[in-house]
Amino acid sequence: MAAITYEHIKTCKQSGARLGRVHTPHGIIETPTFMPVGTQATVKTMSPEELKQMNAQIILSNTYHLFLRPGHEIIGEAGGLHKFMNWDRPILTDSGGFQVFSLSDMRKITEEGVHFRSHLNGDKKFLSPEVAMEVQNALGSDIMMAFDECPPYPAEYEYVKKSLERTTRWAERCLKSHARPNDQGLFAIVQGGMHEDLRRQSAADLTSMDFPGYAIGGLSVGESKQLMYEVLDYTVPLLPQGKPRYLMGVGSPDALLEGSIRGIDMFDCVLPTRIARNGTTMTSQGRLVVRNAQYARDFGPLDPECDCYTCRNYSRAYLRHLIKADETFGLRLTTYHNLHFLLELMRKVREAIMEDRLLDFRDEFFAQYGLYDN
Ligand SMILES: Cc1cccc2c(=O)nc(N)[nH]c12
Ligand SMILES: [Zn+2]
Repeated sequence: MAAITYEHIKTCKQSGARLGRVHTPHGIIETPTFMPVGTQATVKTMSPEELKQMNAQIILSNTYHLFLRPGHEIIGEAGGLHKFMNWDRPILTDSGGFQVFSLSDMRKITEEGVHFRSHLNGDKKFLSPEVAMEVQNALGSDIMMAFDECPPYPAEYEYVKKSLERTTRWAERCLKSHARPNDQGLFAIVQGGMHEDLRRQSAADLTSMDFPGYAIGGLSVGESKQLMYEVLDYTVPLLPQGKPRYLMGVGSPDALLEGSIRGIDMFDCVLPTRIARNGTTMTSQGRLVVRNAQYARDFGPLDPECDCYTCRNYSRAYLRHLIKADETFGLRLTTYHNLHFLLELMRKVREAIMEDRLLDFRDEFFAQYGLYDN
């Protein structure tokens, strides 16, 4: 029995987007879905109960961070990540390659793997396909990501080509060293930068190896939204219809809509939780920086169209006060709202696909809520 299977429910007649279900050992995920990011075994400031209240179906955690601290051995001894963090729904873990490049310095990339210094204490560390698999097998995540290199953007054509070819060899090594294929699904990550021929090469190599799901990596790395959509237009059709498609690192409202329209099933992004911590919120009237002075005497809800815990019980004035006073409760309230906002947006996307009107919904959303700048 495969650990991860995809069930196609229907395709939107108006947009080509698809409604699906991803079956995992810890439950079923209705897609398209947004996955809150819990890098260090917690979605910052949220409890598992609060995540369930807002209908988070699956959350992310990260090999790089947990490998460095507390160490995958400890989490393995605790019975795995689900037990360690008291989350009994699906978990997806990224493989660590991306974080090595975005967080650590003194790194050296070789065919074998990546040598780097921990961003925490400078200790010398090594990650490879085999180590990334050992860590994720110990964490027990339902969906694991193959160890890849996300090329910098922009990058020379030749570098991107060499890099994707190594990522393909690394993916093969991940498959070979997967210790628990019946309990954990391993997704490959398609690379190739912004070059159609290289994306074709990467997709062809990886889909010939039969993974239970495929991610599109190497995007949301500083390119324009338009360029990202162009790459999606020719990359998504290269992926098998019968398997989940995951666009990594993408999560602003407009990108979630445009990605869903192009056939993406799964999204993740730190944006909603990260901007919440400096008092920036996503509301039905667009972005609202609740720490701004203009809200000092605004006793209305953060978002009049939102029925989340924050919007039902607290005013903009109170939120502004908490954020200005650096009160942790303020960060919790803005985080709760931002996550609820995106999870609710994806529920409306699934509803629009069911009713064959996702393009209409996108146009209504942009007309009423305004284009988000990120
Ligand atoms: C988190 C993330 C964002 C964006 C891109 C990537 C990528 O290419 N590869 C990995 N493993 N992770 C990514
Ligand atoms: Zn709200």
